[in-house]
Amino acid sequence: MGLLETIRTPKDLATLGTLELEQLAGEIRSFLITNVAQTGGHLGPNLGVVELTMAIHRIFESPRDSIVFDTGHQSYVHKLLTGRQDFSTLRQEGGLSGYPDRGESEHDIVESSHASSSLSWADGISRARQLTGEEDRYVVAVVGDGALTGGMAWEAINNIAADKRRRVVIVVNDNGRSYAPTVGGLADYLASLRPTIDSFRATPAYEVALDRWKKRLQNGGPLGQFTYRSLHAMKKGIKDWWAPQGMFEDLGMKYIGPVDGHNLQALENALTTARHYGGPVIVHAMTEKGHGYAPARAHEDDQFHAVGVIDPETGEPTASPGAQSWTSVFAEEIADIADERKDIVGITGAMLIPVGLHKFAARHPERVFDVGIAEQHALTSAAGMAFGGLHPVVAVYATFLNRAFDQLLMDVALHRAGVTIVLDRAGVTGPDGASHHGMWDMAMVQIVPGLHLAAPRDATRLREELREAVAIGDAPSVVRFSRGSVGKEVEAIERLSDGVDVLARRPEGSTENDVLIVSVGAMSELALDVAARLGSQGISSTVVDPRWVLPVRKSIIALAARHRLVVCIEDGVRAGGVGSRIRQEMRAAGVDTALNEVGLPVEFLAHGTRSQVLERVGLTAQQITHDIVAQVLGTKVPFARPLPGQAHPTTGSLPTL
Ligand SMILES: Cc1ncc(C[n+]2csc(CCOP(=O)(O)OP(=O)(O)O)c2C)c(N)n1
Ligand SMILES: CC(=O)[C@@H](O)[C@H](O)COP(=O)(O)O
Ligand SMILES: [Mg+2]
Repeated sequence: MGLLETIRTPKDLATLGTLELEQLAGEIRSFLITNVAQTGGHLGPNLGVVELTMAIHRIFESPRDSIVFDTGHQSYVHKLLTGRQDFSTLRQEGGLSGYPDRGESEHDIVESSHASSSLSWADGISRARQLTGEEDRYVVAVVGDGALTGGMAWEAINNIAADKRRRVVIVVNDNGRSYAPTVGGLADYLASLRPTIDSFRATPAYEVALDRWKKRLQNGGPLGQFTYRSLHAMKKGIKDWWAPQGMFEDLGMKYIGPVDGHNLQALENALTTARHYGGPVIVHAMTEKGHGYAPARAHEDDQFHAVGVIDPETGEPTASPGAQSWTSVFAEEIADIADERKDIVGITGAMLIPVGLHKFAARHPERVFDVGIAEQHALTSAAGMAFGGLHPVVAVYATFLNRAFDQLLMDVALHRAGVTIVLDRAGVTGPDGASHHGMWDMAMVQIVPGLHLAAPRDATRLREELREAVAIGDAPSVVRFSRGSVGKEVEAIERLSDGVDVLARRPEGSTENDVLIVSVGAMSELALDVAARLGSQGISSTVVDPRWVLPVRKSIIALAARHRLVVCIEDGVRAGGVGSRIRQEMRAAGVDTALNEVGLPVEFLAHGTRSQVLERVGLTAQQITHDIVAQVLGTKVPFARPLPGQAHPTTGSLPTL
């Protein structure tokens, strides 16, 4: 039995000696490599915080002290030390979450994977501790160098630093990268601190001694004052030259570090100093993503930020690459478009490769900007670029657009800026859980005046709609597509004059045209499956793909008027989604056909595979068909016109069609 199995709570760490702690770190590292290789997950980030997490749990007393992880993808070691050592179900339906989860442990606090929020959490928790007479309980926030490029982090630091009594310990986990090396002035600044700086400066005893010495010098007549001024100038010179005056210290935060983030003793010394300091303090730990695992260290792109199932020996994926991904289709097309148009520029929030701007960047490095984890800045900067005559393409995961809604509304749309926002990972994503599903974007953007929203159903339509989007120069255009492999090509049988594609029509000779199925984006195969199932039950249908779901095309409204029921199927929240918008437009046009919004519930959906989550919420052909049949045949809901030969459910008279 190894040491790791003996650790049931962080308290069990207290009895371990130096050699045992080293052994435990090694066991944890082996455990992570062996287990995450089997399930997939954030292997690199967690290998980088083994010693850091152990030291934090030895110096602070979770859950009495609150430990908050920024983004949360690096909390596997924390889970191992807090009683969760079965990683066989990691990120799987019903299994261990890949992020902190209050339902799993009292030691977990922040479940969201959206970066740069941990310091605001720490600010709030520490204010609460002050007001509830528990100011002696510490809040420890573990924040990455990448997350520190997000503006929220600095809003929080402003607030935390303002109150010297706050027992907030900000542990900067500085591995020099988000996925790729972190960009921006802060990153360079942090890196410049890498030369070893001793941490004794932060001890209160040092502060007291220094103050007493300063006063004596200043009061010691002309010689004393001359000596004080000379020494002060020398100290400033040294710091400005050798150890730049910490921006944190300028903000009023005590700074400790940089500390070797893989040296347990050094970490414990720094954290102990921070704990005794009794006020807001930054501990700057220098770590390495993928530390101790050669394949990760060698993987330059992202040092195994997130891996699928891999061979633990080599780090190579065990599964052969599947069908082409949506991201790769976008990556190729945007690079071609950039070749053709010099005004096209790309913007990423520290995710160049994950969002597919890497090919564009390789061909035109001067026209792709990585702004750090700063989606709000990305959108407004894009509005500025558009004002300057460029056409920016901002590529983000759909869920992260949530953070930049006001910038989309009031900087891009209000100024009618020709900015294209490409939302990857739109709809149910799966293993990253509730905060990662791209399920709010369509409901969110449908209230933005003038915005154009496209939801391509396959690779051909993605290429087509992306080109149509970048041709819109006087309004925001959004193109959204799913995570993973692009579906099969679905050809239209007809394209209507306003660009709507008809994918299936009622069977020849059929007299009734019951159901109009509006298929949004990647739902086309599902929609056609529903149509076929309905047909086998005597209910005919028309299936259309709007391609551009906003503004709502007139042909959709005209078709709705000629059907008994409209069913809009979308991979997004149904409340306020595309279906809701079509309903509003139908009503405005005086069309009172019944409409069902079929989509995702307004709920936080736990992790699983994409298909498991879709099944869980009933976004399957079987469930959708069942509901339509029950409705049409069971006449649960009166329709504009009943089936031929069937008495109108409310008037009783037989219809004439
Ligand atoms: C608002 C937001 N944008 C983008 C992401 C995607 N993302 C997940 S982890 C990560 C990099 C985080 O870098 P860092 O904070 O340095 O942590 P590390 O992975 O290096 O430990 C990014 C960009 C996110 N989680 N949240
Ligand atoms: C934590 C985070 O936001 C990302 O690392 C995310 O886990 C990646 O998701 P994909 O696997 O969809 O790229
Ligand atoms: Mg980092």
